[in-house]
Amino acid sequence: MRFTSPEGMRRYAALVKVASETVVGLDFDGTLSPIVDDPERARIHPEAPGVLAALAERVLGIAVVTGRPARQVVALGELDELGDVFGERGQELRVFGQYGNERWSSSNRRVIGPRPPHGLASFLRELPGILRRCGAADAFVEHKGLAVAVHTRRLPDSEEAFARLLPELAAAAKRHDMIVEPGKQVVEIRSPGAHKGDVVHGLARDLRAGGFCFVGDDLGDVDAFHAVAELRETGVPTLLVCSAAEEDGEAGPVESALLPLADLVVPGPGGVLEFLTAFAEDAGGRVAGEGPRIWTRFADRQSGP
Ligand SMILES: O=P(O)(O)OC[C@H]1O[C@H](O[C@H]2O[C@H](CO)[C@@H](O)[C@H](O)[C@H]2O)[C@H](O)[C@@H](O)[C@@H]1O
Repeated sequence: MRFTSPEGMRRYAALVKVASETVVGLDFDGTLSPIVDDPERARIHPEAPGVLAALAERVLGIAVVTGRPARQVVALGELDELGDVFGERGQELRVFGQYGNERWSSSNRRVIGPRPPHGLASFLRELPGILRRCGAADAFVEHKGLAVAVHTRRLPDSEEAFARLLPELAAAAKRHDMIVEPGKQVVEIRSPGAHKGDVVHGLARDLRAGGFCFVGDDLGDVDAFHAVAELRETGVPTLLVCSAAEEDGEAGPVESALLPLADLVVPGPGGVLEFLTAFAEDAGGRVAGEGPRIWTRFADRQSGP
């Protein structure tokens, strides 16, 4: 765990002061859930429900903001059960699926979302031919209802297959009035319009957030990071946290897009939970004369500003 600059540390200290007015937005895959080869086998980190329940006592709101379908992330994240915990305390757990196209909350438990984009069915008819032409016939195709994702992770030449597929899928998506959303060894084809940045602005507006923290790990989170930076420009205390897995390497696309915006970099979902725990502790109150406890928690890795 490292703050990227002294300014990042000051932003953390300022956010702690407004924790009770702060909204925390959390990506799912790579942030709350460790990356695994098979997307259907992804599960929330076992410590996440407890950490989120404790954090909810300290902040204004918590939202999971994901590219996954909302119903699926509720299942993989055991968010129905966590929603019960929130509900017993009069809190609300919010989920925004498919980049904000779908929403679910622990208060009503229904997924609200649009119909599939009109180009999806015709795109799907083209897809097998594109995969064959790109030498990626065995790529895993994830049907998401409103979108489709082509995963290269389990192909023997994952990175090369991704590079071959991206332009072909982008061109085909355009022919069907859709866009591509590249991610970690995945290219998603979805409707244009909604993105995670809209979710951030909507949450800040609807909840009248006096602070905003977003934690993400992938290219789909860049819009959210930009939206949080825009909030910061209006004087709202903010913190941007990048969950960086070892597989991301030093100079991958995620690093070049997300890291320059991040205030804090943590090592994967375990690091995210360590950070959220420290934030909840600091938000719970300081010992007189002492700085935020995050400085001492990570003293071996970094000293205060
Ligand atoms: O916005 P997110 O919550 O990060 O969702 C983005 C995509 O995540 C999933 O794929 C990623 O995680 C898989 C499981 O760990 C991994 O196998 C894959 O390589 C990653 O790209 C999910 O399958 C996609 O539908 C989401 O759009």
